[in-house]
Amino acid sequence: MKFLGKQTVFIWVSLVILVLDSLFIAINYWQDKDDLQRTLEMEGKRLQTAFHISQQMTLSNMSQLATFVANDPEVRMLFGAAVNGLESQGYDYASDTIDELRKQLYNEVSSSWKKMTEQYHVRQLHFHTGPGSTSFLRVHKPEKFGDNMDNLRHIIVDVNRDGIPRTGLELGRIYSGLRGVVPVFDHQMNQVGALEAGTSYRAIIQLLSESIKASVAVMMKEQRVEEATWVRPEEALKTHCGCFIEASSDDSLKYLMATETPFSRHDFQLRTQLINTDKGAFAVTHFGIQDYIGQRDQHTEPVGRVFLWYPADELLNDMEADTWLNVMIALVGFIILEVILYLALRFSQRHLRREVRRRTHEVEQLNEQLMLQASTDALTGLYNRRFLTQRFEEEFERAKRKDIPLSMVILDLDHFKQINDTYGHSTGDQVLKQVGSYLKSMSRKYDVAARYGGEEFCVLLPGCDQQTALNFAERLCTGFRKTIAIEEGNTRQAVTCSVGVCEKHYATSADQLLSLADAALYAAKQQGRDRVVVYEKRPVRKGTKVDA
Ligand SMILES: Nc1nc2c(ncn2[C@@H]2O[C@H](COP(=O)(O)OP(=O)(O)OP(=O)(O)O)[C@@H](O)[C@H]2O)c(=O)[nH]1
Repeated sequence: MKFLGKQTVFIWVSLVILVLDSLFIAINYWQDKDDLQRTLEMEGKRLQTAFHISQQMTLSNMSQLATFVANDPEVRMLFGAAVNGLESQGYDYASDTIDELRKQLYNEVSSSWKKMTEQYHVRQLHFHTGPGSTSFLRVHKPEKFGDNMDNLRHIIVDVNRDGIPRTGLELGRIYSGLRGVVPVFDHQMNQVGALEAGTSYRAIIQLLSESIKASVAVMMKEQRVEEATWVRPEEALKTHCGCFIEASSDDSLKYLMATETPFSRHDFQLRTQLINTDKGAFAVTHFGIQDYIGQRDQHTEPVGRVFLWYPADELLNDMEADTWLNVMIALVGFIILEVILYLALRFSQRHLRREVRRRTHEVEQLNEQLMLQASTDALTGLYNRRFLTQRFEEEFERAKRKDIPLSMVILDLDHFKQINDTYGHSTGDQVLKQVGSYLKSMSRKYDVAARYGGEEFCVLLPGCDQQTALNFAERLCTGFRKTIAIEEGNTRQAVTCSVGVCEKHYATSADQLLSLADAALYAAKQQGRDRVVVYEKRPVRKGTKVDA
């Protein structure tokens, strides 16, 4: 507890530093996380744009290839003849004449078709007659024709209606197609039908992936797929997002699909998230895609969704390294601040202790001075009456207890009033000062020389019996007249004193001893002054015992 008490400041300040340090780490961590998420989102936007551009270019290619074939004069002539024949024969797609024209048309385009599949990944080249959409020639599957596709090929229906070329994504009976559709005109520039060049996501997914530099997967809504396709896609392609996998550039999609992705089946907004899988972390961007009919009729519900992803372990490692760096900085900062704090506290404590010692010493000195002032007579520098009374009582009790001698010598200046009157009060003061110095010089270390009042002085002599005290008093009295004097020019007037002496065994109290010494002094005055009288039942003149 004592240790805690002393170190309280250190502990509290350390705690504050620790809290601030932790805040520093937490804020930096959240900021790094925020920065990472922002970077991912920007990258996600870039990927989405790249995907749309690539898809648009594919559609544009399909449209150009369809235009190229549809503008071939031989194609226009053969298809025109076929359509006119159909009109005149009552739309018998299987008649010999029509079959012959179909074969010729096939032969005309088959060389271009080969090139288209190899170089441009075209999967469908399909002539349709209008109104609406009836298959005339599937170059990719020439044996199948004559079926009505009004409910499926909306682009064809629209192009056959107004003759304006169109592109778009459409769900097909086998797979979804990215189609470019153009009108076909005969030599009289009458529109006789429409030509569709199309590809699938499966055919171009690798190219897409390479061009946008990320893995790609396109998924179509389960319900729309079921409505459109002849053959339901295998169950394995079904995902918990409520979609079938239309095409995927990468195997790692299965790891993504195995996790609880944060993209709900109803969310088609552009979102980018970090997802941890068994094969590491991936940055995944997700958004909805719309088909031709959805775009045309402005449906809110997309037809499917696109996933774009790339490995993000490196990004996470960088962030982790940043976090550790911040932890290290905070730790080093904490240690440095702790050392500074410790040294500062030590220094200030030492300074404080020194200051306390200095102040205590000053106070002690002041107390000593005050004690001295309280016990000293200001004029003579001797002890004052209060101090004498206190010490006298203590010494008397001690002497009585230990049965050791104690004597009191009381001394009064002779005719001091006359000195004052003759030489002035300040000369009187000078005389009193001389007496003070004289008594100090005559006293032993343990004697108590005091000014009792006015021109009256006492010397308490512990351990002195009557004879010793008498000898001392006589030495004092004789020396007094030689030492204390008023000097004016060549004249010197000696000052004398009368002395009373009494030893302790005549008294029962300090007060009484003082009274008896005073009685002896009185006797000395009575007997003519400048002498010593010792109390012995009766005060006597120097060496002579008299009654008090
Ligand atoms: N200068 C000075 N005079 C003092 C002081 N204290 C007392 N006195 C004077 O000391 C004088 C004492 O006079 P008295 O009591 O008549 O005694 P005395 O004249 O010495 O006569 P005896 O004692 O009978 O020899 C008075 O005039 C006081 O005013 C002091 O501190 N300074």
